[in-house]
Amino acid sequence: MHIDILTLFPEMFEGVLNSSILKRAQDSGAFTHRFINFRDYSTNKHNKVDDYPYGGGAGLVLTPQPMFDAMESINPDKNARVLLMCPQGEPLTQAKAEELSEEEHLVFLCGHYEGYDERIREHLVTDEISIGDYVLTGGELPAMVTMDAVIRLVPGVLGNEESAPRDSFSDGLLEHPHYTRPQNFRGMEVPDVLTSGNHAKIDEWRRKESLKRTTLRRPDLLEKLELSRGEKEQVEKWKNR
Ligand SMILES: C[S@@+](CC[C@H](N)C(=O)[O-])C[C@H]1O[C@@H](n2cnc3c(N)ncnc32)[C@H](O)[C@@H]1O
Repeated sequence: MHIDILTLFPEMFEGVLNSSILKRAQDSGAFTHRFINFRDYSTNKHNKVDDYPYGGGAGLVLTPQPMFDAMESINPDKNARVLLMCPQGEPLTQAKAEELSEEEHLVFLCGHYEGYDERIREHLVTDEISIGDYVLTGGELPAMVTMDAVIRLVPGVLGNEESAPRDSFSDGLLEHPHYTRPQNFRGMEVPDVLTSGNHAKIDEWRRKESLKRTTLRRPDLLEKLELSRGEKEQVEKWKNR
């Protein structure tokens, strides 16, 4: 996968891309990336990239020219996904991250200030992504969040011990609780089933705990799931407690 990142602040990405699993993923060739500072493409004599909004109002708006020229310099082929970071966009979900992890070329557009000239949104972009219902100062953190969620799903990036398929949201549920050594910590015991060696029972316990956790914390997720009759009855009991 190749990722182009259009940003005014490439230095913000340093720590995230050069640490831990994302660093390892780059070293192994799972993805490459390039920064394009669209200020370098500004034809304004002071390299300005923003201007006052037509109609008045507070804040500055990113002008179309630097972004359009920067995109033309990349010249992405028609299959590239061009992702505009935007609080008004489609909420980032695990399903969206899975979809994007199958792409060969992603382009991130990171805004700043009051927002973008609408023509950027209308003519350069394939997807608008929001990382939540709150407003940040710029699109760099949302781009890093999206990149992290996507890259860890690229085949080969996670080792066996870090595998993604059981993570929360992958099967529509929150993940079950985890325990590790010691079996007894300050009098707090690990549930017996997990040390029983009975894998069928362990899977059953994990499914039930996932379902319980999802019912209690994120009942909205259950609406999209097909549950067995027994599971539905169990869910109703937890809800009515
Ligand atoms: C201050 S925000 C602009 C918000 C805009 N005026 C609005 O109300 O929708 C500046 C930039 O930060 C990024 N941004 C802020 N919050 C975001 C979020 N929740 N998800 C994705 N991008 C966000 C976008 O790139 C946005 O253009």
